[in-house]
Amino acid sequence: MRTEEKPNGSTLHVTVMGSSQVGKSALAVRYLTKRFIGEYRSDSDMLYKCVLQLDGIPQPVEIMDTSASCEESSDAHLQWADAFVVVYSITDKDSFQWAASTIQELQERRPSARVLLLGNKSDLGHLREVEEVEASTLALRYSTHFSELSTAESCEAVTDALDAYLKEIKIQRHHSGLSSGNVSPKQRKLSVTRMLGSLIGRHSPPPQPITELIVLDKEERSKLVRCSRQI
Ligand SMILES: Nc1nc2c(ncn2[C@@H]2O[C@H](COP(=O)(O)OP(=O)(O)OP(=O)(O)O)[C@@H](O)[C@H]2O)c(=O)[nH]1
Repeated sequence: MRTEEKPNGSTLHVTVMGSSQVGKSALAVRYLTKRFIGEYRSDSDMLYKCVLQLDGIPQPVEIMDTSASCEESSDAHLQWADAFVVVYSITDKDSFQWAASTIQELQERRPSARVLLLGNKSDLGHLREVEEVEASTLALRYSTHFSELSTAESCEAVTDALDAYLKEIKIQRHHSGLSSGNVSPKQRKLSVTRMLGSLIGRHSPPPQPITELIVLDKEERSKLVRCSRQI
């Protein structure tokens, strides 16, 4: 960021949701670091704080990568987010059913929130269990955005889908004057450097846009507890 550029407006809060093993962590890390992480396991929610360039304007963004092992979404989570990215795997019909019921729940509990439905793992077409038309029909029914993509194969597709979505959320929020709730997290010690080491490899350069990584364990999840170390 050039020194004269100031972050524009308040922070955009994005929650990435989806059932187990659909590629939520891979997607979030791909978007923020441009790298694909083959294996990454966690039973905690992760919160990434970063400043993204949207149309050349710095925009503070917080992305919560929810863990499928955590319990059902709390009200705090639903109120915290401005935007919801719901991920399923095209190779897993159950994950699509999970996505469909989550979108329905979001419509009931956060009717003004915009949702992005992503069908991940499009590189595994030979294992496909969810047809693209099923997902686009669902998206049409609930007026959500929809893309099929492969986090593994296309960084560009991930960037295009999420950039376009975040730009729209930003505009929508500007027009409606809406913003996410102010959930005030408390501080907790954690080796962020070590966490990122497990994400991107110990000898890789640090990812540019992430300024802070926050781990939310099961007990503290609803309070959005944050760790204090800056990267
Ligand atoms: N072939 C393929 N595999 C992918 C893709 N995206 C993620 N994966 C793999 O899918 C598996 C699960 O990815 P994760 O990112 O850990 O999935 P998750 O949804 O965060 O999983 P939970 O931690 O269980 O909630 C890993 O083995 C990834 O390498 C993709 O686009 N194509």
